[in-house]
Amino acid sequence: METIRGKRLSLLIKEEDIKKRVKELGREVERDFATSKELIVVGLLKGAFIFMADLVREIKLPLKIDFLWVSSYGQSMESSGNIKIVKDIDVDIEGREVLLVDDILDTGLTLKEIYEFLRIRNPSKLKTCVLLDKKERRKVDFNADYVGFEVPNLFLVGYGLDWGELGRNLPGVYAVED
Ligand SMILES: O=P(O)(O)OC[C@H]1O[C@H](OP(=O)(O)OP(=O)(O)O)[C@H](O)[C@@H]1O
Ligand SMILES: Nc1nc2[nH]cnc2c(=O)[nH]1
Repeated sequence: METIRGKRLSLLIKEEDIKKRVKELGREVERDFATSKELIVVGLLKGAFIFMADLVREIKLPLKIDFLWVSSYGQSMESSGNIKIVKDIDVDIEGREVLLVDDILDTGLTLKEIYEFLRIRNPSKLKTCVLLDKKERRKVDFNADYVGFEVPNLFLVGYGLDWGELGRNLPGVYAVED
């Protein structure tokens, strides 16, 4: 039984199921970006680092990677919708085809703001991919183009997602039990 700080974790998505779904997402991205000469894959740190590492290895197209480090002000389990860019991407995306990758879409506040932050730089194509979508929590009108799994309204850890910075290294996705 996995625990973090004495709280029990219950397995929601097994490592093998993530692996299978990431492969499928890779095929979907390949199909939609088939004519791309050089795809730019942008991950949001920190949460996206594991998903992005697995996803890019399933996209058999010429691509470059970059990361945008964003943090939301405040330490609660809830996104505050007050986003700070800790580190911008280094690559110029004007006229380029871009795939924005994150671990989870929850209220939508983070991805909606970052999508707009990149869109105004005029990429020729900008799509979004998330492993997890907690649809019922959405506060703004935003959906990703590629979604791994729709998940219930539970606080999740593992596969890049943290609870107070712990748990990112768990190979599956777990719900923190009450
Ligand atoms: O849809 P939202 O409600 O905005 O929530 C989603 C965001 O929250 C998490 O990031 P977090 O701020 O926990 O930082 P992290 O990436 O370092 O884990 C996650 O990685 C998403 O970026
Ligand atoms: N770790 C973690 N971060 C989140 N950010 C938004 N939703 C979640 C969640 O369920 N778990």
